[in-house]
Amino acid sequence: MGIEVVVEGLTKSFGSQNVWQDVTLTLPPGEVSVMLGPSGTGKTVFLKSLIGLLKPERGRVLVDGVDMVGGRERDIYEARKKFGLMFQDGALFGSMSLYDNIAFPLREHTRKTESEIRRIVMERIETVGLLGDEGKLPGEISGGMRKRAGLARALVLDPQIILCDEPDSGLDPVRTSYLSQLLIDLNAQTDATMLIVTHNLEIAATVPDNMGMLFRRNLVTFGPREALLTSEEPVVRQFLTGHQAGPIGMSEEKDEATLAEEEASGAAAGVAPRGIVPQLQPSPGLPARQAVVRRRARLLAMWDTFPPATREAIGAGPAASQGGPA
Ligand SMILES: Nc1ncnc2c1ncn2[C@@H]1O[C@H](COP(=O)(O)OP(=O)(O)OP(=O)(O)O)[C@@H](O)[C@H]1O
Repeated sequence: MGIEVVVEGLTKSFGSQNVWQDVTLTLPPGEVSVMLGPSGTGKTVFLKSLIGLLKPERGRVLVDGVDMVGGRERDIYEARKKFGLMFQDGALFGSMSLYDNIAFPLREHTRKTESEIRRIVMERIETVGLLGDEGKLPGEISGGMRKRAGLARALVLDPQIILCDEPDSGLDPVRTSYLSQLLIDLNAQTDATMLIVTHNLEIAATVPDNMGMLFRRNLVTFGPREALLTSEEPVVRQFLTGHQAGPIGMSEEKDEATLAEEEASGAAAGVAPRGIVPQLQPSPGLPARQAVVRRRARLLAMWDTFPPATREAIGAGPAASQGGPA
């Protein structure tokens, strides 16, 4: 089963530039979460901080008892093996075949024999639908295939936590939809805890159990998908509907005068919340997602904290058909 990631009071700056401050959230074990936010709000910095590649100056990231920020380097190195990381561009070695790229973490971090490695690599290649392409170089395949190869490489060490940085960037809508299904199928097969950074509204609406959003150097919100999809919070509503009216401007934030003008004209008031759409289900033949049952118990325990629209969405949404809290 996936493991919980507890983030407490995380603050990160580069020199005098504060990226975000006091970020606190918990990625529930085995659930799929998405982190949203306009460009430059520090989503990639957040992912890198979770695995200890960047060091926030304050706060903790607890993974199985290890603090990825202030813990001992040896413990952090070991804990990092629990993570699988899929980078934006696939981050493949250009001179190696897909097979060798995907085998790389196994050769680097384990003492497995080449025949064991072959079994694992070919299994993962099949999972991401690249069977037959394993001999090709990254330069000989499409961007979407490179991403899937990057995902296969992230999976070879059987990670309990999978982090994906903009898995959809550069993909057409159809490929993005296949990738969304692949992520849900992967969760059903592995029960790993997953965090996906994306700008893609379809992924945001259909894939995760939970969503968070970074804006103006803060975590604006983190909670069940139903809470964000019905949110009245202007910045969340604007982002999830892709409207121009709202606090997000071309260069991250609009100034007060522009916001006041919009308010006076009523432009932002016309933007309705995104509304609930069904969450993707695992493909036929795959096991049910184990996280669904745990999530139901978790939401029930939080029931009194939800506004009516969220309760209704949870009750009427796919959680209900899977035995949700309504
Ligand atoms: N190693 C670094 N040194 C200095 N500044 C950095 C470093 N890495 C990131 N930054 C800065 O931190 C801020 C957040 O960057 P980050 O890449 O995390 O944003 P993002 O939300 O992932 O953006 P996008 O959605 O466009 O990918 C940016 O202003 C960036 O320039």
